[in-house]
Amino acid sequence: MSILSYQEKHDKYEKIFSPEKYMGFWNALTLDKEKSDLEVSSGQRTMRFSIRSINDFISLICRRRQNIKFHDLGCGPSVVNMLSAAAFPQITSVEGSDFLSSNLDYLKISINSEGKQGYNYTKIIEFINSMNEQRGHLNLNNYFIPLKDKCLPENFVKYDMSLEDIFCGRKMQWGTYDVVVSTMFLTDAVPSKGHYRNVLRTVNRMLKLGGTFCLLDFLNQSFWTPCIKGMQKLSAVPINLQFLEKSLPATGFEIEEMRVIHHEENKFCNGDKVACVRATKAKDL
Ligand SMILES: C[S@@+](CC[C@H](N)C(=O)[O-])C[C@H]1O[C@@H](n2cnc3c(N)ncnc32)[C@H](O)[C@@H]1O
Repeated sequence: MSILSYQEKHDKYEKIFSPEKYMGFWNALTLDKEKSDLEVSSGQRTMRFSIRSINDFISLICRRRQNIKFHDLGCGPSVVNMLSAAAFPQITSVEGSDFLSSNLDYLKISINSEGKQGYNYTKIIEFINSMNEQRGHLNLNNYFIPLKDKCLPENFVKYDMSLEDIFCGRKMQWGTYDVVVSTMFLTDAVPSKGHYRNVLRTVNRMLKLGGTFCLLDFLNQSFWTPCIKGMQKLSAVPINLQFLEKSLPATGFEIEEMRVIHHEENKFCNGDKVACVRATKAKDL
């Protein structure tokens, strides 16, 4: 099977990427063992690692701050990170962004229907709840209420990571975010390591001084096999830990914590590890 080059993939993405299939992939990989497709079940640990890391990260930040403005960069069609964030009373504004209108439309459907249309988040919510002692005020049925409150329709931003001006001229409130997260996304979204660093610079500009960035990404992957129509492979930028250890400080961040898990099998991407980094904006660039 051929691997689509970055440009081919970028130009065709809206046609080949299916939000429904991608979310089915989450279901299979994370929580629902019965529905789990054997072919991709090896990713289960990775998805759990992602949910748990983001939740731990948000818990930590919420112990230190109030009135938190939260952005999920490259959210895709998933409200997983946003659901986790919105359930914390300290987080008062939740945003998400991606370059595909179909993803953002799918997100809106999921939020407006409280997960009854689009993806059924029940299992994910159960998993998030099982990790968190602060959720006495919420139960499975009202998890979407704070999300709808904190995430207004204009909080979905369409933008393209690979461009210099990723927000495409949109008036951005630079320096106002307390938290930016980005999961399983950047190596897939940009054409080169140089572009990857540009995105880190953009995140630096978005954050307040002392604001926090949580980056979760695949290491050493050169292609990605998402649940897309036709199961084509898509090129990705291969990065390693040394790249992150150099690039984050060079773009104004201090690394606070780094966690890594290894893949047992590489069925859904060819990377061998997933890294999760918590970094603080230490200086303006
Ligand atoms: C693997 S999904 C990750 C989604 C989500 N963060 C998660 O953890 O499930 C990768 C996402 O990257 C987005 N993407 C790919 N290229 C992009 C680009 N140039 N700009 C913005 N988003 C892009 C796709 O639309 C897709 O939703």
